Amino acid sequence: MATYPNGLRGRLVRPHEEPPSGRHLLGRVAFLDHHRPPAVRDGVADMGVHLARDESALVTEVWETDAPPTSGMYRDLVYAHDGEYLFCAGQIPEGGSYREPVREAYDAAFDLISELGYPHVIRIWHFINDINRANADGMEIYRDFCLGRAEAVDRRLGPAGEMPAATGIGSLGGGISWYLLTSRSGRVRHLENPLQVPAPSYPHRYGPRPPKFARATSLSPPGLDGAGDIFVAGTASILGHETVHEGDVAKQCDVTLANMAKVLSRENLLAHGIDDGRTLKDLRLVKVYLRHEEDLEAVRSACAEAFSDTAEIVYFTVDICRSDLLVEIEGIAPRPTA
Ligand SMILES: O=C(O)C1=C[C@@H](O)[C@H](O)C=C1
Ligand SMILES: CC(=O)C(=O)O
Repeated sequence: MATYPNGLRGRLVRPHEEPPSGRHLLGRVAFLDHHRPPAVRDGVADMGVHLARDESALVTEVWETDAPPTSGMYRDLVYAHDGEYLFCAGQIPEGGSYREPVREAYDAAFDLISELGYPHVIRIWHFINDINRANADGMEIYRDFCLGRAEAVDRRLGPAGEMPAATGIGSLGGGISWYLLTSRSGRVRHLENPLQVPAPSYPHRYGPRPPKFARATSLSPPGLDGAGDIFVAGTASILGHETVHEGDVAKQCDVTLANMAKVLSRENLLAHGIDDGRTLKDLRLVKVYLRHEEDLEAVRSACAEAFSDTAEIVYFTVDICRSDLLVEIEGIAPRPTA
């Protein structure tokens, strides 16, 4: 049984399921067969991401907290905050080049975070339509996105500025949809994986500016020394900085799962000064992204064996940030009860 000492909890709600009750809805992200612009809907900060190819993939991710939130619009962003946590979501329209609009979107998010006073960024998700296609200048859209993000992070946090666990994955439309969670007073620690080169240190062969994200981020409420929830970034079959097992989805799953297990391991948490350890069986709110629908059975079978049978797992068939990657997985490991 997991606990949520932080008071922040994410849940996946299927169509026709009872929405969560008894707690406050900080933010809502619906994974749909179309995109829905960020707005306050029924009093909830809300956005729809075009990620579902059919009804079976329709699901809504809700973020619940213990305190009633205040929601609103800030420039083009929708947000809600409850005194300890901030949810913020935005959408960058389809365009010929994303470098500048991504920089502006990150600037707006950093301004909002600063104005409301929630400085500790916990986790960011980006869903990028046509992620592997070339933009109007012939640059792969994912690299174009990374360029704008790196410039914004450099300017706001400095070249060594630490960014949290993230996901940067394809979508089925709607330009770039993104959302993030930040904390006012929680302790946030960004973790790396010894089996992988930190993404910000990737060589230039992957693009003019590297991705800016950590392999995982631990969030502890004030006063808790150990790790609270551990947010694991989108993880794939990359060792060092190279993709391994091109063309072999089963082996890419194995390496992906081994990377996730390593970043959660006691050995790795201790190396980051955290006296704790988690396993794949602790993960919940697992999102699995696969490039080809025909790989679903193989990926499902690997995930069924790796994760707990109580883990909520959703599968999306979308492009992945490197064209030689066939699968990517993310999840959250809540602090286990004693
Ligand atoms: O660019 C990112 O933020 C990112 C890309 C993928 O490596 C994976 O989704 C994790 C993060
Ligand atoms: C998943 C991925 O692309 C990365 O770790 O860089």
